Amino acid sequence: MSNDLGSPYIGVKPALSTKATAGTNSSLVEQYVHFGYDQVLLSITNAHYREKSRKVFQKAKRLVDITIPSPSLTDVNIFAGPHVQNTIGLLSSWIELESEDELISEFSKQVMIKELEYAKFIGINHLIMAPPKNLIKLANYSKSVNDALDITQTHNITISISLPLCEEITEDSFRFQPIDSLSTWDMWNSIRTSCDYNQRLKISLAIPKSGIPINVVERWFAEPVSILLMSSSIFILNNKGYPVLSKTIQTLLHHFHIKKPLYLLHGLEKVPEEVDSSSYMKYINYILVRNQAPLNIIDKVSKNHQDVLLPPLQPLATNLDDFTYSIFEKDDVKYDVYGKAIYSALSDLSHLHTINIAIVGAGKGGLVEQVVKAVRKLQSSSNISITAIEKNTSAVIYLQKRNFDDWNQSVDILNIDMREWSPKESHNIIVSELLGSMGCNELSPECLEPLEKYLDRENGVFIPQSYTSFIAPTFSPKIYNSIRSKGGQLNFHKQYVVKQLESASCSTKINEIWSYQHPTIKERSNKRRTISTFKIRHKTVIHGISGYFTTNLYNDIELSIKPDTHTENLTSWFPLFFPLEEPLYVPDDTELEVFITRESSNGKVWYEWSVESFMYLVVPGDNSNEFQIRVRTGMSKIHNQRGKGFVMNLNFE
Ligand SMILES: C[S@@+](CC[C@H](N)C(=O)[O-])C[C@H]1O[C@@H](n2cnc3c(N)ncnc32)[C@H](O)[C@@H]1O
Repeated sequence: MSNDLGSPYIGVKPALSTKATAGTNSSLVEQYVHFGYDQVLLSITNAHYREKSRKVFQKAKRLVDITIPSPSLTDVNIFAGPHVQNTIGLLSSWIELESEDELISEFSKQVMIKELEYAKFIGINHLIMAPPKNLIKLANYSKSVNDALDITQTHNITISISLPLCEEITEDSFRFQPIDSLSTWDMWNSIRTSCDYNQRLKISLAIPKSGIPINVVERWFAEPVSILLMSSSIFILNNKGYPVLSKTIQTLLHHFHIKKPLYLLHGLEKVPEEVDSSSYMKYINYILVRNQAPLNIIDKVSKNHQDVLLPPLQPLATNLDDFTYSIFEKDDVKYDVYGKAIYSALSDLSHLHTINIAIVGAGKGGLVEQVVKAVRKLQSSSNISITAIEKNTSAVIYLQKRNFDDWNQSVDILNIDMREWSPKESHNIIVSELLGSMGCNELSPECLEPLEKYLDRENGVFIPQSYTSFIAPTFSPKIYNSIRSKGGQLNFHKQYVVKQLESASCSTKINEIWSYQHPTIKERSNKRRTISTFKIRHKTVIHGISGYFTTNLYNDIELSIKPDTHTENLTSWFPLFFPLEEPLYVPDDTELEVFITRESSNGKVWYEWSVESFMYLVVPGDNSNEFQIRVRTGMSKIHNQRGKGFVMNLNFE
């Protein structure tokens, strides 16, 4: 039985016998693959090589003296051959790349280079590297990782640093000093930043037995974790003697499964004799295939679009094609909720003798259909007129066909720009869907404003009546890297529509920034500007700002893509992302100010954005008083100044 995500990839680190040779290891890998494992982890070199290198080190007195020999036949654990595609290489952990002693550092670097050269020769494509022993002094270690990435570039080898998910929480750790649950993430972030976000640098994350803070899991989820390291010691034996995992670890595996990591089992040689070691692999398969919940509708629809950057649509400046309209039409939820709002508004106006309804920006008629249905359902005695307005000439042909086939020619279809419409009579219901992921980013305010004069002020309503934009600072190294790989800094001055998977919100709050109402209550320009403040509790990196919207269609009938109030199964909109050209690192307890504006000039509308971070310091004052000062700790440039990267056009292109 399979599920939406398929079977897990499972790997194993065998305990090699003292008689193991590269030759016997080739058959060992083949045997494990035959048992059903996808990958086998083997050290590149063995204990002979360690001993040989140690002797050279002991003889060397000065930096210039040391030359580590290349491994020979008896020093390696892996030969070239077809089994290498199922082999992950482990670089020696007995070296100290982080050492500040020049001789040790040089020795370690030479061993690493010898192993990398051999890994390249045999065709290994994934290597695991041990972490530094010191969390604080990372410069030497980061330089070695950078060198390793450089040396393996020609062979496109992934280098995965093994790291614990967090420092282990023991009773003692609490007693002496507070545990920083993000310390290992912080170390990783420092190394990855030094290596300039190299896309071949990944993480092999070791899952602890217990004490897994949820914010730390969310942080790692957004990182390039290629392997989950699972020691046999994190399993417990149930009363039938089978290994099982705690609920917390099961939830973690279910959560990570969509990232398709390799689940790498190790320490199986230590399990009690009566336990069949293959039951660990079978159990992981069981929980990730049989017990994995199916994807929800939104994840299913976006399965192939997760973290893919899409340019925002410009339905005013360009003409959408049939394919794009057909994607809109797949979202029954949007049309159902609109249908409810239209019916409710129509019922409230049913005492009128005449009811004029317009659908502006009718597209291929999804909302016209909802209006026709509502009118039929209401069976009102009023005279009801329906007008559909659409500027896309090709879509109008489709509307004409539907009018003939489905609506009994009851709809007046006008092929014009709605801003040029001048009806003879006032209208009671004006329905539109000109909303982007931030609400106002498909120019709904500018399109609807000229129509307000045709709304019957006493008995008239716009659907939607209002829409509100929200923002949240976001951690997403993956999106940052995707934008970088497009080449050119201007790409950081555009906004993107992205269904975010590997990202995490940096604050618990999502802030409202501005709203539009139709008809407007008091004359106001469509420009907006705001400074929005967020408390950031845990250290993180801000890669950009995510934008969302909610809309009030009629009375309390709403649609929302704001994560905490998201309309169930609504798939028409993914969030907007405003990137930062330089990621901004912020420590614990930071206050972040996001400055965002909606500007317009010369027939163009655009957003500009920037961020600033602050910390509060407690400083001693007079008379043993203390007071707090707010210190600016970081800031970004203003992005998309005067629309240099991306504008929304008010005119047809
Ligand atoms: C997001 S689509 C919605 C289509 C349809 N109402 C639906 O929900 O299936 C917006 C539509 O508005 C049209 N549109 C945008 N601005 C317009 C304008 N100023 N005048 C007329 N049509 C416009 C676009 O061509 C597009 O068909």
